[in-house]
Amino acid sequence: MQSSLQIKNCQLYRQNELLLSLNEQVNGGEILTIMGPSGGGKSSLLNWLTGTLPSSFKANGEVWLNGQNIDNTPPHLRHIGVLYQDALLFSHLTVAGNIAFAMPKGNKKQRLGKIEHALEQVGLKDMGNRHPDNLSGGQQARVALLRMLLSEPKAILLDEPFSKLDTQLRVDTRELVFSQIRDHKLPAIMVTHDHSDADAANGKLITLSSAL
Ligand SMILES: Nc1ncnc2c1ncn2[C@@H]1O[C@H](COP(=O)(O)OP(=O)(O)OP(=O)(O)O)[C@@H](O)[C@H]1O
Repeated sequence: MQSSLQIKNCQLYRQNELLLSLNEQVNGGEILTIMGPSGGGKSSLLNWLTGTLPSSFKANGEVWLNGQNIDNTPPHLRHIGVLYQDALLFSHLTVAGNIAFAMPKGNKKQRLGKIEHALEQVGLKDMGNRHPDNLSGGQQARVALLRMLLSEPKAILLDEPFSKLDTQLRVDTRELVFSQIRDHKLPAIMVTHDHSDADAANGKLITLSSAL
């Protein structure tokens, strides 16, 4: 079965004010881009999808992942991976420790092997024992990507994940993230303010109307 993330008749409110209405399906390997004014509710929509909407918001509608309704599934069991504009790595853990933290439990040697292989694939060979504070912004972004991917998510949300990277790094990191989404055939939703992100995603673009 093809993987998919479905938003069925979502209406998102903040203190009784309607922020947005959405009815969308994203299939595996596709990236849905959401743009729109600051304060329009984009990040809150992603919070709703992950089951972490603050209580000052209310939402109607349903979330379906791979044909299953997950409205009552707790956040940590939804298997939705998120990348933010900050890498949000744990500074007290090594690079490998950061990635291992999010991985399913299992054979230690196999897990380490997977981490080493993944690091090598993104140009971070032998960096597993480094600490995040000693990495460049671009390297940190790649570690955050690997931590998210190796957690084996069923869908991916991107909340302006490239906005802190400079131009070339932005293009390279974006290509890496998008190619992983396509290779793993995962449904993805990206929130961005940058039209070049939307162009590169090469999928459906939704522009929310102005915030009131
Ligand atoms: N925890 C919260 N409690 C109450 N209101 C909040 C909370 N977080 C955000 N808001 C408000 O809710 C509205 C929607 O915020 P949200 O962050 O979802 O918008 P956004 O479209 O992602 O904006 P941006 O493009 O600036 O990131 C804004 O008016 C914001 O100030």
